[in-house]
Amino acid sequence: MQGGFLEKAISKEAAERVKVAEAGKKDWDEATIDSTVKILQEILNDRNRRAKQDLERRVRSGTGVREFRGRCCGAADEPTPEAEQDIAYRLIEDFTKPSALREAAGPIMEWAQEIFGNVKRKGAKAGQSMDEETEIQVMRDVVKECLIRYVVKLINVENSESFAANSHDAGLLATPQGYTIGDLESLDVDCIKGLMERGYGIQENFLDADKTGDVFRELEMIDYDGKLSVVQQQKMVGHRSDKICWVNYEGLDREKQPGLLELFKKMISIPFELNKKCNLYLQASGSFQIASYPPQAFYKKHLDGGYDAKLNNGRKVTAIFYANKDWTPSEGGQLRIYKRRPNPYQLEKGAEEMKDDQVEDDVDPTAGRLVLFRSRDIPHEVLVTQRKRFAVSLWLPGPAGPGDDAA
Ligand SMILES: O=C(O)CCC(=O)C(=O)O
Ligand SMILES: [Fe+2]
Repeated sequence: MQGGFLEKAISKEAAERVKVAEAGKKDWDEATIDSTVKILQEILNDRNRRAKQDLERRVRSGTGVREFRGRCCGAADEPTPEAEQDIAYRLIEDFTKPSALREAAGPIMEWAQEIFGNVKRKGAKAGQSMDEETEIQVMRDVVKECLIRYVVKLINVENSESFAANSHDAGLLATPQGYTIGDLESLDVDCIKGLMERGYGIQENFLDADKTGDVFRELEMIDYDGKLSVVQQQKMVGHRSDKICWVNYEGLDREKQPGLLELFKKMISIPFELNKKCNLYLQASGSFQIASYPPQAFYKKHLDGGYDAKLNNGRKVTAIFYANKDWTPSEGGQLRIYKRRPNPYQLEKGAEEMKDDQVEDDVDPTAGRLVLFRSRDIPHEVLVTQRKRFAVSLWLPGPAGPGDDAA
């Protein structure tokens, strides 16, 4: 372990406190581990706990893709009693306490050092060198990313093990037995059947008109308050031009956001209901994306997930709710759904490979409408909208395989 690496990966003040191993020495003595744990804690809590919020979003949504750069407008600083009951919250606290970080310190820092070495080598090859300040920033970012990914991995392993053990407190898995808030009868038979067979289902009046009206006004307020921001990277490549933020149930204002409160509660129940009725092995999620598409905005054709290592971000089902009153087709902004791509499990069962994607449906983002689709199988896009358009999305993670061979 190179001493310089660690020292540069943290703030100057912290560096002074840290006595790291000699350059080149790979041994992890107690003192080095102690100081490393301090650094990791500092990174988790830095800048109003940004890294911890990032970690939470990835755990809840089962994804670590770049799209998750949006500003989170809902994170509470101190845990509420509900948060303490929450399994994701408990797992994150468990895996980031000092004793857990002690175990993880070695692998994380060695991983980070390797990545940083590669970054530097690539830069040198291209004739670029970093100044001291940039180098420190890059190291910090690399350590942070490795820390988050490592903890997400540990949590996922824990979660699937408790599921395999058939535990009722099965980590983040949406076990219907564990759901006590409602009756798990929010989805129509046709919507579920559509999701299972052609890969998508649509349901009208998922929320009644009054509550949907509340949702619309609350979304307008979030937008008006400047809480939404563009996904810079994706805007730069011309892939999408909406503005987003991430909000979770605990982050809602009970007085001022009754519509979203009702909507989130109902959407959170979706994986529990689907697991009860179709064995998709979905995980629970409480991390919502709120998106606003200003006039002329769009989101080009894409998949929300995938099967191979590169594309598999954990997402299995996408759920989107719209609150836009009296939408007419001439206003554009449709969710264009392409025909389901036969996945590896269907191909194994003899399904035919599809050469080109074919348009299957253009869905107006009409108030009260819920759309569910298979994140790994359904290519989709948002057509250019002429009028401001809101969407509330929830991604339900789940393993590839179970329920995927249905046709
Ligand atoms: O807003 C929609 O209808 C779809 C948005 C979308 O595809 C996404 O956010 O991944
Ligand atoms: Fe999408």
